[in-house]
Amino acid sequence: MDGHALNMPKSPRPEGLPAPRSARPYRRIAVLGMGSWGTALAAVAASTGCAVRLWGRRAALADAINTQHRNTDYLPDAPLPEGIEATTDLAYALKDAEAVLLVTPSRTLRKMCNQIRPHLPQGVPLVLGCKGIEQGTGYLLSALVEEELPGHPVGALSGPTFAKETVLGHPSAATIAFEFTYKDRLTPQDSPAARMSVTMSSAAFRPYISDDLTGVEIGGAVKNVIAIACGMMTGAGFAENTRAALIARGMDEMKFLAEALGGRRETVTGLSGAGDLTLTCSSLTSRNMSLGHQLGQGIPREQCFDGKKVVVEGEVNAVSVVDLARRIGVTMPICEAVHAILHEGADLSSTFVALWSRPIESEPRALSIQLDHPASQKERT
Ligand SMILES: NC(=O)C1=CN([C@@H]2O[C@H](COP(=O)(O)OP(=O)(O)OC[C@H]3O[C@@H](n4cnc5c(N)ncnc54)[C@H](OP(=O)(O)O)[C@@H]3O)[C@@H](O)[C@H]2O)C=CC1
Ligand SMILES: O=C(CO)COP(=O)(O)O
Repeated sequence: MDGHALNMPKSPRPEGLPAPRSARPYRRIAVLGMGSWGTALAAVAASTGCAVRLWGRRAALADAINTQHRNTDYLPDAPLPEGIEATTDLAYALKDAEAVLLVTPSRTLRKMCNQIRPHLPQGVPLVLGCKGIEQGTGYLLSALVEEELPGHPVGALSGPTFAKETVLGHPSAATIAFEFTYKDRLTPQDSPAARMSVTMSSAAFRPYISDDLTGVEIGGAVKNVIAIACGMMTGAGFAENTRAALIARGMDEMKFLAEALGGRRETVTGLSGAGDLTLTCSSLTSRNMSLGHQLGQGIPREQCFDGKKVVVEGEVNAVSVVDLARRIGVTMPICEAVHAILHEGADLSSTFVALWSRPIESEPRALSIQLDHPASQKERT
């Protein structure tokens, strides 16, 4: 058999056609972004036998990766496998690549697309490793990439995966989503979702395949905002009940946004939604949870992370998520609360008190019941 054995998802298929069983892995991979997640994904791909070119903008770090086989700045404790070549030359990184992983912070993605356009091999699949929604346009990152780089299949790899655990080979799972058609499903050798999944499948890294790119992307973008809320609450001294409530209600916000944009609710209950939400909202390893925690303890924003610049996607994405939700009429009270505290100077405790005293609603939302909350009525009288 050519490539790894592969069981495709059980989805309706025209009668009489054989189930696809195999897919050809990509063998030459470019990973753009030499930070923690780009390096971890490069390590996963290299561990399956791929030749990986890992691009970043700092020559000293590229040299350290090539000579010491460690990312000395971002993941100093993790030895990297053979097969990763770090470079600062974009044209070289992309030359002959069969698949490209985009793993710089979401706010740099449009610029990144412009930089890579002249060097991209024709039709090469582009896989998002970053998580977010673009500010201003409200575009999912896949839509941004499709606009800037037409003619390439665009997908996302997303799930509950801390880079520092993935790179050390702790068993991890993620979802690889591309929108694909029946035709794609029936020609597995050519489907980017299938090919990318076998490419990234190792003893420790287990990708699942999805065709709900919207649902997967919404999970990755919204979970970071909810993780900031969880961090704020724990930092402010609230306990586990509060965190669990935020996770469950945060998932409801995710579901509604995903569905309003054409994604599926069940995707939100999978790895890229519930899985990543649970991980990110449960550990101070998460930069999003950690930022919230420090703010909840009363540490001023500029002193968080000891004043170091750290990528916190939920901070910028609180703006884009809330803007998008307002534009399309989806109510996201937890994201609104985080947005108000981070970007409108709202007081943390009174914002959370107000969140808990909102009108009483039904669960699920579909029943559309709203009752005045006694606490908020008392405030009015
Ligand atoms: N870390 C994790 O566990 C996971 C992260 N992600 C997502 O991956 C994305 C990247 O995060 P992560 O790798 O963790 O972040 P890091 O902070 O570890 O690394 C960021 C990387 O992006 C580079 N970068 C920053 N700004 C620019 C720019 N303007 N142009 C080009 N490169 C730039 C940095 O380069 P330099 O060093 O030169 O500043 C660095 O290589 C985020 O969207 C994050 O949500 C997803 C899953 C897991
Ligand atoms: O996305 C992540 C894990 O899946 C990483 O989360 P943080 O960016 O909050 O560290």
